[in-house]
Amino acid sequence: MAQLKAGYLFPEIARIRNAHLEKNPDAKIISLGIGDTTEPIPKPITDGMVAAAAALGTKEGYSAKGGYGPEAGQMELRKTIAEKLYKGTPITYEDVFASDGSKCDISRMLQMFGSGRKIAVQDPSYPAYVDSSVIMGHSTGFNDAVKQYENITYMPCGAENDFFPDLSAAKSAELIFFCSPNNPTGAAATRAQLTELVNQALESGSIIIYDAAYSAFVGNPDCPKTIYEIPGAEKCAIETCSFSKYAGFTGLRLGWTVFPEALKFSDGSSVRQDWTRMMGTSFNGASTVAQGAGLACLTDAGLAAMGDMVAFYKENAAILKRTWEEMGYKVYGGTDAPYVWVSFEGRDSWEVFTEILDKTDIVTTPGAGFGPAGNGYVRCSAFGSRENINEAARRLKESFSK
Ligand SMILES: Cc1ncc(COP(=O)(O)O)c(CN[C@@H](CCC[C@H](N)C(=O)O)C(=O)O)c1O
Repeated sequence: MAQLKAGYLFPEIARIRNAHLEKNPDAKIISLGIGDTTEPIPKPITDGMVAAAAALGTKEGYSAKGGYGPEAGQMELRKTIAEKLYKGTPITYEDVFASDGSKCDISRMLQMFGSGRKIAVQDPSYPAYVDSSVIMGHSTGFNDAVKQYENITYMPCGAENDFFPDLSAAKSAELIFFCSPNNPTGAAATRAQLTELVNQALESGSIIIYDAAYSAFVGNPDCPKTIYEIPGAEKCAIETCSFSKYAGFTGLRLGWTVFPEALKFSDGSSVRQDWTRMMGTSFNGASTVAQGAGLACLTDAGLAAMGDMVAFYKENAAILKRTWEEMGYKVYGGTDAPYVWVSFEGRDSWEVFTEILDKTDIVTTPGAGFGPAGNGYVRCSAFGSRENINEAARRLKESFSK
């Protein structure tokens, strides 16, 4: 804990937002910062949630699902996730573990792998990867000169490499975090790029921790929605995903992580077996109500409702992307992801973040918060009401046009 250089990014953003509001009590703040869903959970899904909750009030309902559930999740949910989301891949329900969300699984995974592992991350990327790695003892200190934690390999992703990293730096990594569509850049990796990643991991014996939190936003047919579309991935990749951004479950808490049976450590022992032991020992299962809601997400009506929700946020992203482009900025992402990544040509991203907040009462997220290669960019989240997105576009055009 002592090695951590700053507060976790998102509570910092919330703190600055609240301080701004204190200073400007009449400000009508619009948040394009923390990627938190804003639209209500669709009825087909809340119906499932209500039914799961009501069942706990009946004798038969409670005896069926009221007590401590299986730590890997209810069998029906695991089977339905495998059937609906991993059709055509080698993944079976025994490989699927339901949880209270991806962020939580990421920390538990890093605990399971034991301290001192050599870890590689995309730079910039979701801060939980690096911060949880530091907390779990995978780093040996912070290098102020390059703003990087030691023993962690940062793979820069920028406009210069079309936001896909030079993977050779990760050849000696034991764990490679790879998020696609990437948070914060919004870049979705192609089949060819993911094949390169999988082949390198198979060759070097690295384990990929693939974060598919935004795969529902992928529209490009050449970009896989799961790493297991790539041959051999079941031998080298874990995949974590979540209902947070699919169905607005950021507060309800339901995710899952896939540990394929074929994934072995170099001594031949099963990674899935260790995860089973880890979840049995450190986790008491996702909530019964959340799992009931998750099942409702995977009905035809639930899947359609999630599709509509994702499409709504993608339209928000398109509005933001168009706005910044019309203002003369270079903009990335925002097509296969709910994040728009705006280039400010090498300016300090915290300065730009502050200027945007002061001039427009809009909260964004400074790119440097996601890693040193994020400096010079600002992330805008498309999670918001359409009214707020349109108002934000108006304010930005008014105050930030070049
Ligand atoms: C790539 C990726 N993987 C996992 C997650 C969290 O998934 P979970 O909700 O735990 O199933 C996220 C959520 N990130 C958001 C919410 C951040 C703020 C939240 N307090 C948090 O720390 O997760 C953001 O970048 O604005 C993500 O981007």
